[in-house]
Amino acid sequence: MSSGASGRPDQQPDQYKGPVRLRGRSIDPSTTDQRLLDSRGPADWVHTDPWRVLRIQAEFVEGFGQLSELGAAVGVFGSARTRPEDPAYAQGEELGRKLVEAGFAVVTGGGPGAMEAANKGACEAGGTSVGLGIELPFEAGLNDWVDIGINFRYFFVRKTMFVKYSQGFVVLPGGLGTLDELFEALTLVQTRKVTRFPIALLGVDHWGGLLDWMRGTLLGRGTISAGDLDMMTLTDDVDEAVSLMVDASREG
Ligand SMILES: C/C(=C\CNc1ncnc2c1ncn2[C@@H]1O[C@H](COP(=O)(O)O)[C@@H](O)[C@H]1O)CO
Repeated sequence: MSSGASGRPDQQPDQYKGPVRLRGRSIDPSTTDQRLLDSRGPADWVHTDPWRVLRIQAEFVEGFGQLSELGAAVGVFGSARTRPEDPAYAQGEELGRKLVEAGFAVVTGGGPGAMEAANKGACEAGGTSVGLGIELPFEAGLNDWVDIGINFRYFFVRKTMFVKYSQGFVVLPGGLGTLDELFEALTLVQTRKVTRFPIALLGVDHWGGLLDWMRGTLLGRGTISAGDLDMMTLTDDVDEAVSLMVDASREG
């Protein structure tokens, strides 16, 4: 109750809403709980950007909360379309297994194809097999070999998780999604947003032409530096890719 020395007449008791104190005509006759539970108004607000910001925040909170104690991890990218009979699938399994044997958790996009292969290898080797899935217009779901799975609505939140919790990347043959992930990693290193990421391209046949073009056209025209090409190691040898990750994690 307030009746201060300034002579303000008696009025209703002060109202507190968290850190806010309200008096007089500013007092709200309803409580926060009432407004939450009684509201039956239009639901347009769920489609507004401020509300989306909260969903985005929630996705970051879930991701950070789930992955913060993952330990050393390597991200594996590669085609969603790689069939189990494709030699790249067996290579993905071998990679997943050997990364686990080297002490890493394996983080993939959690989808089919090369992602499934790497998760399978990691899981069968008794390691931590992570899938960072993405909501897509068609139902895809996490593959059966993912032990820790998070399905993201937002691509950029998922990408943050890949980059934050992986100490390096191995890139199996892939298409547009794989190229997007590879070039994001390269750009982050080039712009020093992250200081070092070892990046192994597995599959000389698949990736050789891209590197030739980058060397010939991009470096030739001066749109990249020679050092930018040194960020990637091209190999067919799974052991070499794993050693690259191990050496970098010892140095780092
Ligand atoms: C195409 C099909 C399913 C797609 N499901 C995916 N689930 C999770 N992550 C995916 C999916 N598709 C692409 N990705 C990400 O991009 C990379 C592969 O893309 P690409 O275009 O196939 O090279 C991969 O590393 C994922 O992170 C049904 O077959």
